[in-house]
Amino acid sequence: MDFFSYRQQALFAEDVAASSIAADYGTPCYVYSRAALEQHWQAFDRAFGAHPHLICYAVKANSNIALLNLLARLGSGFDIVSLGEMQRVLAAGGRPGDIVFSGVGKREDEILAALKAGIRCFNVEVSGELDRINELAGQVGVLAPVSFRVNPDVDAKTHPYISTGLKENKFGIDIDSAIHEYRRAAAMPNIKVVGIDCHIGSQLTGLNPFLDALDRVLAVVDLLAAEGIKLQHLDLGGGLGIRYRDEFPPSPEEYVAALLQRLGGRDFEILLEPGRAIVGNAGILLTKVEYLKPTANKNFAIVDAAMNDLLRPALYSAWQDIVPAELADSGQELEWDIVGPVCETGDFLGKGRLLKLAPGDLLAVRSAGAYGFSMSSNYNSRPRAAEVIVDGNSCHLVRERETVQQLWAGERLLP
Ligand SMILES: Cc1ncc(COP(=O)(O)O)c(C=O)c1O
Ligand SMILES: N[C@@H](CCCC[NH3+])C(=O)O
Repeated sequence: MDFFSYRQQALFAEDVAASSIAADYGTPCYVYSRAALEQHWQAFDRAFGAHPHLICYAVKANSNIALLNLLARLGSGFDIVSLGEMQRVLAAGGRPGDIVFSGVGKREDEILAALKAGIRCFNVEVSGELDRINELAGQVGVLAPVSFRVNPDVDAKTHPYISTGLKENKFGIDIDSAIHEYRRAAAMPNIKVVGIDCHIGSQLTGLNPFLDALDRVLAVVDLLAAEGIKLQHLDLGGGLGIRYRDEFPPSPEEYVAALLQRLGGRDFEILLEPGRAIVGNAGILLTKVEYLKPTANKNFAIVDAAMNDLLRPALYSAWQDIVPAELADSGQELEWDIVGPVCETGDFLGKGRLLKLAPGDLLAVRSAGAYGFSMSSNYNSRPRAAEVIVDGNSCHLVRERETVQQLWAGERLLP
């Protein structure tokens, strides 16, 4: 299979047939490439050269433990947004000191657990969170490392549901109030101010919004320095886009070079939180055609994957490439709507795709490594798909397909 390529250009030498994966693990099945995953992470890491940096992979994009473990082995840090994600990272061998904790609504138990684990820092998103962390750190008897996520009011020019850096979005602290919050933090007994952070959105395909945000963050950093509040790191979040269709986002090398240039001589450690750009094009969703249903108006190909497995097309009208997973030359080329078995009209993986199809054919939905399995659900009581990692010419099951019994574990009848 050659579906795992950075920006869908380079090819990888994976040598495992889709039909053998389907026979061994069933479909639908998420298939990830170790080589692609590692190459994408290393592209960010190497782009910094000698400049101090830490690539904190955004766990929400794909939280499979084997995948997190491969990144931990490379030396990755991790950006988490919940206790569940922290526990996954620790189970995968991630170092607590390389974890940054983002998220708009951190609960007390989550903050306590992160303080006890000794994470690298909290990205504080709301004023009350600072007070809560200070109080809990006092109870535990530690100094809590804190960075503020500022909202720079920059238009990321992406889908409105995944744009996070505008004043009207719920994320981060208004950049104009940031100085006030830093002053408060600097005066608190159990807080250590270590950094500044922003994240303006996801699937950004141009450099300018990132650079505008950086300029605004740097203006705050300079004001803080003038007051004697010196920061150790600057975290620019994630958001670098990938090629799904005809987008040409900057490469990690271009992106990092532009950031470093904009930093001038400032020698802060830079943190990034990329998710999609590392794992998006390192994964596909393998699915089988169950039935063909040509009608007077449309041709439907009903496959065994559905919106519960891959929500992006239904949620954002996202376009993901769908290609035959093996060279099958059956039938006539027609336009097909590729739909799942779920009882929703929005349950489609792609519309109007020109394909030659026959029942039993295997299809690959490309660019499915990010926000694929991690956003999957059990809607319609469908067990979640298996996940496998292809490593050279071997294939490893890294998460079994759920059983139907697992779906109702914990449910109870009334007495
Ligand atoms: C705080 C934060 N960091 C990092 C990411 C990762 O974003 P992406 O997958 O677009 O790189 C997100 C998601 O948008 C996020 O909310
Ligand atoms: N889930 C989104 C990205 C959200 C990013 C999280 N802040 C997607 O599939 O594109």
